[in-house]
Amino acid sequence: MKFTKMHGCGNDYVYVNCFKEEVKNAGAVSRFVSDRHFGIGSDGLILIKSSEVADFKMAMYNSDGSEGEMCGNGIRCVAKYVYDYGLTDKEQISIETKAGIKHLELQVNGGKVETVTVDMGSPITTPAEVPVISDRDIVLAEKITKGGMDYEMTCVSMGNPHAIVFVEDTSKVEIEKAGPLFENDKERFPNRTNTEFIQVLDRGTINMRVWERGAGETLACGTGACASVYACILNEKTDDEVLVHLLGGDLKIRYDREKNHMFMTGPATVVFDGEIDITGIE
Ligand SMILES: N[C@H](CCC[C@H](N)C(=O)O)C(=O)O
Repeated sequence: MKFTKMHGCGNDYVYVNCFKEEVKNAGAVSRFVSDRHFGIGSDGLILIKSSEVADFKMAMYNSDGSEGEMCGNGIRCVAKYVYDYGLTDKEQISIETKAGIKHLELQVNGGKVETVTVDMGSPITTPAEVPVISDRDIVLAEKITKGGMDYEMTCVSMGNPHAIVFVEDTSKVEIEKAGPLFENDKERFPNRTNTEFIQVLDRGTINMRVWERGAGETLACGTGACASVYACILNEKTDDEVLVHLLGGDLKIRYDREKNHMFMTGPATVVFDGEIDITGIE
């Protein structure tokens, strides 16, 4: 199977052009290629496919083989792939995902995509004044205790679930301990959850670390950055445009009140092209 290794702010995936390759058992292939010792090494697998309703279709799988509804860093890299590898010459494209059709603007320099702006759609919430616990889409600043630590949590969905917790200092979070406690709290999150730990630096800047559903700590999470900025806005901690500092780089997030849409701008990088034998796995 031919692939291209790419990353967005260090959130790295194995990308497969399914116009040319066939991947039958994507979950198992994701587990295999993601292994950083026996495979290629990545946070998961992303398939680039044709779509009946958009220019392209993206299917994303976490390193544990579970399928995510959407991937912010991944969709920027899909946009870079389809432009740089000649599948399109359009600088505005649409990509079908399990979280709906997303619209992207490519910033091209010297014939290659450098950064991408994604309309990430509306943060999925229930009426904020009625923090409905049942569907967990959004609960404002709920006090929650995990592993003996008290947290202030807001839940926002970007098509995939996010639990955002506000902390004094992200560098002090024992994420290997705290992350799984949120991820696997099936009573609150029947489909598990991504968890973002947020330190507000000022009204336009936050630090973020993330424990991703199905992947563990990653260096960045695009949907998580959007969900986190929206949680900051709801809790009146930031303005509508926020620079998010992640372990792997920075993302610019903007909330458009008129449209009630989150916009994300960030880089996309090709690392290398390769080929791997998936006989017996696919
Ligand atoms: N782990 C996520 C999918 C990847 C999201 C993240 N890598 C991003 O950039 O948005 C989930 O299961 O919902």
